[in-house]
Amino acid sequence: MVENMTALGHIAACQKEVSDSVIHILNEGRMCLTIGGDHSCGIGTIDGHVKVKGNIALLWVDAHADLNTNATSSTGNIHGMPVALLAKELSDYWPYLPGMDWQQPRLSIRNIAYIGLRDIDSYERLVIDKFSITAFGMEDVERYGIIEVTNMALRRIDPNNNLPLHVSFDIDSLDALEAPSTGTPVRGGLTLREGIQIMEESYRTQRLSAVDLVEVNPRLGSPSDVRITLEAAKHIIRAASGYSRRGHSPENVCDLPQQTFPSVSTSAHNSK
Ligand SMILES: NC(=[NH2+])NCCC[C@H](N)C(=O)O
Repeated sequence: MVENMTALGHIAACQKEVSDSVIHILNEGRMCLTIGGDHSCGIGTIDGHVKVKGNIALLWVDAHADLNTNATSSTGNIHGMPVALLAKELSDYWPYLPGMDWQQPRLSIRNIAYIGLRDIDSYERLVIDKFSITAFGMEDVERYGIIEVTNMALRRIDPNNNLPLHVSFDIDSLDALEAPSTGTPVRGGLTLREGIQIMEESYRTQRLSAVDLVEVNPRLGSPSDVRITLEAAKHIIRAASGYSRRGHSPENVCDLPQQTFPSVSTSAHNSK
């Protein structure tokens, strides 16, 4: 048994299936949307994405860095560890993990960027600094604005603009007032509009090939909390699918339906 990793056996088996499903969908040339579940889902989705596309760029949109190992985590929750499991540079910091042989850390830290951070554990801070991980916290969003932050992040993780893009979106990146039904809410977060803008910018790259929307938990909070959180999640997913807030004209149509005025002989007015 591995110390300080709750439900490792269950998560390992489940994430193997998630990875296989992502591989199947991407191999059919489709974009892959995964709805969590907690953020341990990212272990499977990103593993599958990397297995199909090789090198990818990853935007991790989250209040938390999810960068603990079992040796640094204060909770033992695996949803606080996925990025550390995925990063090549951190592979030596893990013990052997039974059931996880299918997953090799294949992603370079150079291709990972965070947006929305505001609740970072001390060892996570150490890792971010030690490996110079691209990390935009809420203070950067305030300083530069979300569109600039998103584009700076994209340029850092994909300087040549040619990598397939994965956005792993934790609903707790949004302010707790915008998305209350989640396990580890943190105030002072992104507005829903900023979350939508991250997705719109990501979609605009034309290389967005996989999206995770995780940590929505309808068992938490009041019915109104649940409704607000689900609505927020739907807006994020719509933006990731190319929905534009400017609206969309109907396809292959360039005019409104023409309507003809009834001719005089058939009109009710003249028929008596
Ligand atoms: N996916 C999440 N909600 N992660 C929260 C992680 C919280 C804390 N840093 C931990 O490691 O347990």
